[in-house]
Amino acid sequence: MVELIKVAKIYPPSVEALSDVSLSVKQGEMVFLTGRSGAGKTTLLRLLCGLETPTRGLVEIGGNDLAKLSRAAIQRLRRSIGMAYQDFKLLPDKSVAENIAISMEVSYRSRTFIRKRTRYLLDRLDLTDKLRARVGDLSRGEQQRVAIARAVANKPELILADEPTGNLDGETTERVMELFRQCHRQGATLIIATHDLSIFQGTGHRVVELRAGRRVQTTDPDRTPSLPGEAKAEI
Ligand SMILES: Nc1ncnc2c1ncn2[C@@H]1O[C@H](COP(=O)(O)OP(=O)(O)OP(=O)(O)O)[C@@H](O)[C@H]1O
Repeated sequence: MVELIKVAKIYPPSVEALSDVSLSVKQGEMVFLTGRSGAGKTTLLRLLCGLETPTRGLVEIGGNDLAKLSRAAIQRLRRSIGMAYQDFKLLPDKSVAENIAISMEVSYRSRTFIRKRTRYLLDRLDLTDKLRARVGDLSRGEQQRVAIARAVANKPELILADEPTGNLDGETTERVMELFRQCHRQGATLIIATHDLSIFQGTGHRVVELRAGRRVQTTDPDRTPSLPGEAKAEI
């Protein structure tokens, strides 16, 4: 489903956000991408959905080399990818329902499907009473859940989530993870960038760690990777 081969990304003038990163993710796999702040997680996700182009190397999604696709083909491909951005990228003046409907409307889903799916997702994410609320009036944690609902609404084959639980308490984090697990059971491929060890420890899923733009290890999922906060405080 996803193939990166020796990918580098240099932002001008000379920030090497990713260096020689190779990664292969099979269809139906759920992978956690971890690493300290600035390690390159967001950059990697942005490369996968065609929002950035690599400086070197190959990025393939579903067998398509993104560098060879036209702009229109990239747009079409993006419809099969659900992306939950770290900064949400919601439309603040639109309602929760309107924001979630967007990904389904571009795929010409029926009104009935859109209404049912929106209500279902809001129920799963404990946001039922916010259906008609203006997104700009919601808390950060509520906006984060709307962004997640929008990302999964159209049942995409590939779900990319950037720090999806960064603003959430434990119980709400568990709701979000249960929704992701459901998408996974239904066949979606998921890549979740996170600092939150608790959402992948003991899950049995693969954990890929980036450090300063380089892939440093693929852990046994039950081993704790060396992560932010790993340095022991000196007393
Ligand atoms: N548009 C940009 N222009 C210049 N430098 C950038 C740009 N985007 C990211 N960077 C730099 O690239 C590096 C990797 O950033 P990235 O956002 O991918 O890291 P991250 O692992 O997602 O971090 P965080 O956990 O803090 O979100 C950082 O040094 C960052 O400052």
